Amino acid sequence: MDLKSNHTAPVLTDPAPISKSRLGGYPNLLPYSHTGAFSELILNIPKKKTGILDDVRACSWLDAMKASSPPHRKMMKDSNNELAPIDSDAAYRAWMLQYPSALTSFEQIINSAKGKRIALFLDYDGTLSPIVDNPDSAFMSDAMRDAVEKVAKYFPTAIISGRSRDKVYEFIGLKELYYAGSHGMDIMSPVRQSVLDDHQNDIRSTDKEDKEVNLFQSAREFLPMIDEVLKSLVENTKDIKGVKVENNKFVAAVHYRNVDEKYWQTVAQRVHDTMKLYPRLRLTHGRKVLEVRPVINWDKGKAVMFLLESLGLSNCNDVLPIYVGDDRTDEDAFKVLREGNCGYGILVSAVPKESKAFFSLRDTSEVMEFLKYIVTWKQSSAL
Ligand SMILES: O=P(O)(O)OC[C@H]1O[C@H](O[C@H]2O[C@H](CO)[C@@H](O)[C@H](O)[C@H]2O)[C@H](O)[C@@H](O)[C@@H]1O
Repeated sequence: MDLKSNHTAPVLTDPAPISKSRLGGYPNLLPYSHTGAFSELILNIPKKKTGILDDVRACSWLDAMKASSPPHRKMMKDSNNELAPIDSDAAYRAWMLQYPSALTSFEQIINSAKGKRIALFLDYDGTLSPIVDNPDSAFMSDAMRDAVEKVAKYFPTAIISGRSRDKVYEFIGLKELYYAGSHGMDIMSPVRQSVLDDHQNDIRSTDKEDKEVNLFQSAREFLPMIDEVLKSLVENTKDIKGVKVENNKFVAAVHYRNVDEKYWQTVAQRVHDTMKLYPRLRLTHGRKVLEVRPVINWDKGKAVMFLLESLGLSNCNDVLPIYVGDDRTDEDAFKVLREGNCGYGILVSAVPKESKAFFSLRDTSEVMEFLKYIVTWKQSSAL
C-alpha cells in the first residue's frame, strides 16, 4: 500500500488550526490568501480521466487527517499537577482580534441590521450540536432546539448541513425552518417560480405535512453513482475497525474519528482506490471525515444564494444574512457573504483557524447564547 508520490495533493489540504510556530508567535495573524488551501479545494477539479486522487501524497493525506477536528484545547500538567491549557488562551485571544466574538460585537452586528431583515443560516454538526464520536448520536439539546425555534419565529432561518436533508430534519424536528442537506445539494424551499433556469434539478414536491414545496437537487443525476460508491466504500473499509460510512444522499461520508490513528492511512488509501473508478466524483475533508461528492460547481455558498433568492431576500440593501458554521465546507458560505459584501459569517471554533468569517463563537453554547441575544433584541425593539 503506497500513497507516496511526488505530485501535489489537490484536495486533502485541510487547513490546520493555526499553531504559534506557524504564525511566528502571532505577529501578523491570518492574512487570507486566495491561493490558500480553501480555494485549492474548490477550484481543483480532476484533470485526468483516472480520478482525482492519483497524485495525492501520503504526507498530505495524513497531515490533513490529523489536523481535522483538533481537540479543543491542548492540556498539560502544571506544577500542581492540575490540567492547564498550554498557551491556547493567549493564542485564541490574539486570533479574536481578527475574528471578534459575535457576542461582544453584538451591537455592531445589530447596527448593521438597522432597517434590514436578518436572515439566518445555521450549520448543524459542531454548530447546533457538539461534536461527538458517534455521528448517529449527534443530538441537539432541548435548550438549543428551543433557541432555534424562537429565532425562527422572528427571522427566516435555514439549516445548511452536510448530512442528508432527512437526517438533519430528524435531529432538529422544527418545521418552521428551511432545510438544505448534502452540503446544499438538496434544498427544500417554498414554492415559487424556478429561481435558476434549471428545470431538470428544480422540481415540485411535498413536505412532511403534504405542503407543496420546491425541491432543488443540483446533483440529482449522481444519485445512482453515489449509491454505488457507498456500497463499495462499505465493502472496501469493512475490515478497518471504527470506520463508519454514512449515507448523506448526494455525499458518501467515511468517518475515521473512531479508527486507531495508525490505520488512517489505510482508510485514505481504500477511499482513494475506490474513487479511481469514479472520475466524476471528488473528495473533500471535514472533521475526521472524508466526503465523496459529485464534481459539480455547487456548495454551501451557492445554497445560501439560492435560498436568499427563493425566499425573496436577495437584496442586500434590505437583508442582512448571517451564517453560523464550524467546518471547512461552511467557508464557501462565509466567502459568498464576504465577497458579496452582504452579511456576516460567524465561525464556531475553540481554536484559531483561517477563515472568511467576520466573527467567531467559541462553541455550541455560545451559538445558543447568540441566538438568544437576537431574539431578545428583536423582542425589545418591537416594544
Ligand atoms: O455540515 P454539518 O451539518 O456540520 O455536517 C458535517 C458532517 O457532520 C457530521 O460529522 C461530524 O459530526 C459527527 C458528530 O458530532 C462527528 O462524529 C464527525 O466526526 C464529524 O465529522 C456528519 O456525520 C457528517 O456526515 C457531516 O458531513
